[in-house]
Parts: sequence; structure tokens; C-alpha cells
Amino acid sequence: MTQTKVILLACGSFNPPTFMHLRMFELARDHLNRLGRYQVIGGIMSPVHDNYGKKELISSTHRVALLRLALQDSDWIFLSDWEVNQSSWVRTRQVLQYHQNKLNMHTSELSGNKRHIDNDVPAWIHHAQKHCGSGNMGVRVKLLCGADLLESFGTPGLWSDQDIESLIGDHGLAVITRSGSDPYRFIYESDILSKYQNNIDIITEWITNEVSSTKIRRSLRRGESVKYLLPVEVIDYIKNNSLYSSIIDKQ
Ligand SMILES: Nc1ncnc2c1ncn2[C@@H]1O[C@H](COP(=O)(O)OP(=O)(O)OP(=O)(O)O)[C@@H](O)[C@H]1O
Ligand SMILES: NC(=O)c1ccc[n+]([C@@H]2O[C@H](COP(=O)(O)O)[C@@H](O)[C@H]2O)c1
Repeated sequence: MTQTKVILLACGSFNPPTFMHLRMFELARDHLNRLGRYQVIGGIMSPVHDNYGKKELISSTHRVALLRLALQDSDWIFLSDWEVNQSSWVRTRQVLQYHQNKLNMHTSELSGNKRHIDNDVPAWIHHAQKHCGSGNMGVRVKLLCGADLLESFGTPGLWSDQDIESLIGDHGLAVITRSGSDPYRFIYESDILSKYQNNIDIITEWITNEVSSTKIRRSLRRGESVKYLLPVEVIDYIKNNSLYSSIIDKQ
């Protein structure tokens, strides 16, 4: 069976990053590798731009610092700060395309085309180069997300049909189930998703755990413990920089 090499890319606020954001990657890698059709060679976390304007979104300077700390023990998941460094919010399709193009450029260098010179090579590219071997140009960047993000495709005006078609048709999706979601039904009820369902891998999280950044922020605001829900270095950074504390601490 021919294997497609895959890099999983998760987009999100990561405000703050939790163990569930990291767990998504481990779960997806195990699942996809076991299918035999894929070999997952890396993971990328791309925090959303400050202009996304989501409620309670703290500055990307802090979110990037938090992600660096969260990822410091991982030897295969990397931060990409490309998105936060753009002049404005970029659609997820463009984020996937940018990373795919950058990867194509650098893996084609490996197979002899050295015309492109780039002194600013991110860690995720170095990692991919080590794992894709010379002449191998078939690495695919897939979107990794929770089922709530998949279901947001149905929110009127939020995603364009062309973007959904490109995300699934050109890249592919790895979707982690979340309690309260029914991704199989959602795909069945959508014409676009049904058309490309072979490019959507649904991964069941049996060890269900509804840790979310919203709940973490709420606990922090109320001065409640978040130990064992986030990496300890992330908690220390949040405390040292008085993030998410507002109302209660300031009273
Ligand atoms: N507990 C979880 N199970 C499965 N997927 C998750 C979980 N928490 C987050 N995700 C996924 O992580 C990605 C990044 O999401 P995001 O940072 O917006 O997380 P969130 O915790 O849902 O945030 P918030 O609570 O601030 O809305 C999304 O694809 C989301 O579906
Ligand atoms: N049209 C789009 O490309 C589109 C729409 C909504 C959310 N998103 C992305 O989804 C991610 C998660 O967003 P939420 O936290 O709002 O669910 C973010 O990275 C955001 O940029 C993309």
C-alpha cells in the first residue's frame, strides 16, 4: 500500500493552550498511522491573528509564548508564527496553502532543486526535511480540528464553499470527536462534505474530556486551580504575567 506522508496543522486561538490541544495531535497520529495509508511525520500549531477579534483573546505575543512552553517537550509538534505575523487575520484555507507551499519549496530543494534560498527556515520545515528523504515530494498538510470546528462549517457566512472545498479536497481533514458533536451526521447532511468524505478522517476520542480554553479562562478568573489541565510551565507563565485574571483579582 502506498503511504502518504502527512503533516497535521491545527488552527485555533489556543487561549490558552490546554492538554487537549496537544492530545488531539497524539490521538490523530496514532489513528492515521494505524490506517496504513498515512505516515504522520509532523505537527504544526498555528495561533490565530490578533485581529480575529474573538472575545477574551489575549495578545499573540503571550499566546505564542504560551505555545512555545506547551510544546517544549514535544519532538514532533511545532509552533508556526506565520499567521500571527501577517498584517491581518487570514482564512484557514490560506494558512494551509501557505504551509503546503513552503513545504513543497523546501522538499523540492532536497530533491536537487536548490534555486530557492531562504535563511529563515522554521523548525517544522527542518523536521519535515529530516523525515521525508530525498526526492520525496508527496508530503501533504492536513487540517487537524475538533468536531466543533467541522460543525462551524454550517454557520452561515463563516466559511465560503470554495474554502471548504479546497480545505477538504486539496488538503484533507482529521477530526477529533467532542461530546455533543455528531460529525458523521453532519457530513451526511452536507453535500460538499459528503462529496469529499474520503478525505475526512473522523477519530473517536473515547477518553472524553471537555477541557476547553473557555473553561480554563473561567477558572483562572475565579482564582480556581487549573493544575493538571495545562502544562505546569504554561500555568507559571500565566501567573507571572497576570493573564486572564482581570475582574476578581482587580477588585
Ligand atoms: N476537548 C477538545 N476535544 C477535541 N478538540 C478540541 C478540544 N479542545 C479544543 N479542541 C480543538 O482545538 C482546536 C483549537 O481550538 P480553540 O483554541 O479555539 O479551542 P477551544 O478550547 O475550543 O477554545 P475556546 O474555548 O476559547 O473557544 C479546534 O479545532 C478545537 O475543535
Ligand atoms: N473562514 C475561515 O477560514 C474561518 C472561519 C472561522 C474560523 N476559522 C479559524 O478557525 C479557528 C478556530 O476558530 P474559533 O476559535 O472561532 O472556533 C481559528 O484559527 C480561525 O481562524 C476560519
